[in-house]
Amino acid sequence: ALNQAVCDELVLVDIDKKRAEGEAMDLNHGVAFASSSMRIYAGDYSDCSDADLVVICAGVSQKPGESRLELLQRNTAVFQSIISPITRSGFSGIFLVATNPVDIMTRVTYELSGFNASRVFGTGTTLDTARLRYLLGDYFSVDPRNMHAYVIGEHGDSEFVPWSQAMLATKSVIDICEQSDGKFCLEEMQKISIEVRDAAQKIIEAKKATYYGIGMSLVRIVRAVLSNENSVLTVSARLRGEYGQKDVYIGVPCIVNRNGVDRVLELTLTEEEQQKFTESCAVLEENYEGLRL
Ligand SMILES: NC(=O)C1=CN([C@@H]2O[C@H](COP(=O)(O)OP(=O)(O)OC[C@H]3O[C@@H](n4cnc5c(N)ncnc54)[C@H](O)[C@@H]3O)[C@@H](O)[C@H]2O)C=CC1
Ligand SMILES: CC(=O)C(=O)O
Repeated sequence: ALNQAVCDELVLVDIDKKRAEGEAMDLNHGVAFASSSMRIYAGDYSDCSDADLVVICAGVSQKPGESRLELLQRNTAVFQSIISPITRSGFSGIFLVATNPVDIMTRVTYELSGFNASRVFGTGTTLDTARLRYLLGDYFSVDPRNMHAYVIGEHGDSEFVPWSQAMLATKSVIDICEQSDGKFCLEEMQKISIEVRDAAQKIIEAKKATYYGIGMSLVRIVRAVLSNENSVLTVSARLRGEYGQKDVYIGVPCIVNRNGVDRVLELTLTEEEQQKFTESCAVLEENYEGLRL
């Protein structure tokens, strides 16, 4: 956030106040080399009162071999201690959630805050989509920014890539495969989608946590909100009939602007892709139903 000058004031709130103070000090020592000045300090929930955005990334994270869904009950308890002091501060901005399992934690935030659904959303599959574009860019030897492909569904094991909607510029990757004389093929792209799905576990095994990718993803989303960009991002949004689903929070392409999730952009999925999406929703619904709020 500091490097990209995404905001003019950044307040760090953590149950471990000493850690927040240390992080603020460390960041402030980089301000002299940043492109613009920023006020950074460790604060408390009352500082949220006039914030435009509250980004929640507090809570426990996965150990090697642990799934995101296994964090659900512990992080719900964390959120029960966080959301109410934030709303009591008078905060009337936008909640952006990163804590895992992010789709369900976003729904918990929606329920606990009582905010309008458009103003509560999660990082969803933004990071997975960034991982996918990076790997596809490498596979096709093109700039990842020209790969228009999405990971949708749960930010977790049931996520998937709807290949029917994946384009290099405006050309379908399925057509590219069919016309490439075997140079490119769907089997290799399936391997890429598995690599994307399993990326977090691989990084956690290697260095205990993932942070650069999610940091960049969060800043990208924050910029879309604060600059009122109307950008398409695969955030976790509450569905209201799209894809035949209601109430569930899940990663889908959405138009993001100063209102938060302005609207869900409904893709035209094949029957098989729709089936995968329905199954992913069922995983999230089942886990949410098992939760005591
Ligand atoms: N959505 C995504 O794509 C990603 C999500 N994550 C998730 O973000 C979360 C945080 O991960 P890390 O930053 O690696 O963990 P971390 O352990 O470095 O940071 C978590 C912080 O939360 C604080 N905390 C814990 N309980 C709290 C409470 N009740 N009130 C206030 N603060 C509290 C801790 O003191 C700690 O400083 C995890 O759930 C992780 O799975 C991480 C990477 C990507
Ligand atoms: C930790 C996590 O959810 C990720 O890096 O995808």
